[in-house]
Amino acid sequence: MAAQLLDGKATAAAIRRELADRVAKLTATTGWQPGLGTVLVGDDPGSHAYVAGKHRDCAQVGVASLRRELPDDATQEQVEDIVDELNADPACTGYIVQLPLPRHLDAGAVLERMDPAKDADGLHPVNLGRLVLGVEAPLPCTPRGIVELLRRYEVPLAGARVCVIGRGITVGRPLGLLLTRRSENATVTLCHTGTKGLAWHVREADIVVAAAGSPGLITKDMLRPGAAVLDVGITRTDHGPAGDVHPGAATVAGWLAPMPGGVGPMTRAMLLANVVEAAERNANTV
Ligand SMILES: Nc1nc2c(c(=O)[nH]1)N[C@@H](CN(C=O)c1ccc(C(=O)N[C@@H](CCC(=O)O)C(=O)O)cc1)CN2
Repeated sequence: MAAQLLDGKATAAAIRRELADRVAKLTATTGWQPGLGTVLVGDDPGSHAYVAGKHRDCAQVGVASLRRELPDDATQEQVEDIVDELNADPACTGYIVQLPLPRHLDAGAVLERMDPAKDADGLHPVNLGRLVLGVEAPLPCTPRGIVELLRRYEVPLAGARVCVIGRGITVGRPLGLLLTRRSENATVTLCHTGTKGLAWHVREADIVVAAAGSPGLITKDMLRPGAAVLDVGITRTDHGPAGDVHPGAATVAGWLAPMPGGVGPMTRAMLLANVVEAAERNANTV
């Protein structure tokens, strides 16, 4: 039997409608409009497409857009000047620095310079630290999107064995922290390029999250029948974007979040959720 689709596109559209109602209410009661800033450096086509998508989403839910762009050869100082400017701009509720930055830039220093209260991506060291401590903070968008997608499709998480493949800061590392909170109560194995016996770890899992950036890495023979499989990998190939999960996996999995149409749209929706929540928090503190 084919896997049930974890439809991130439809779920994200539903979340945007919910957020649009909240923004309308907030703007009507306070007269403020939340604003999302984006900092985009360089000419990576994927990054340009993602940032454009984020601003289309803003327009749909009534969030103002603040777009900042720099060329590929921008200096660390130029990027940090924009960070300082957005930190100080009252029209900017929250913002993101689109990753990856060009290799000559120090992404860690840029993220650290952001005001943690305006970190719409939950990637500032203070906010990642809060996640470790279990203190409320904006959550990284892709991990939050994965948990929200599983929740809305009622995929059981409590006690589930989850195998996450990939240890990057935008997905794998924070996802392990999120899923092991008491509210989720999953048991996580975090695999990476140094993992021995990857297939064994995958086969043990009730839920598999593939975020390695290695096309077709997860094949149907590696999966426990009925497992939920979420494809987060995107690799540009001559034949178009490829995910980490081989298409044949759909015949063994119980649920499947494909690429495209699964986790990616949820990432964008969770960014808006982080901005709207920050705006609501601000409204309640003045
Ligand atoms: N500052 C950040 N940088 C990056 C993040 C992030 O969360 N914050 N994540 C990714 C890129 N990303 C958002 O920024 C992102 C990636 C993919 C999608 C998406 O909708 N993907 C589509 C497929 C699109 C394609 O073909 O490329 C899908 O899965 O349906 C949205 C957002 C790295 N950088």
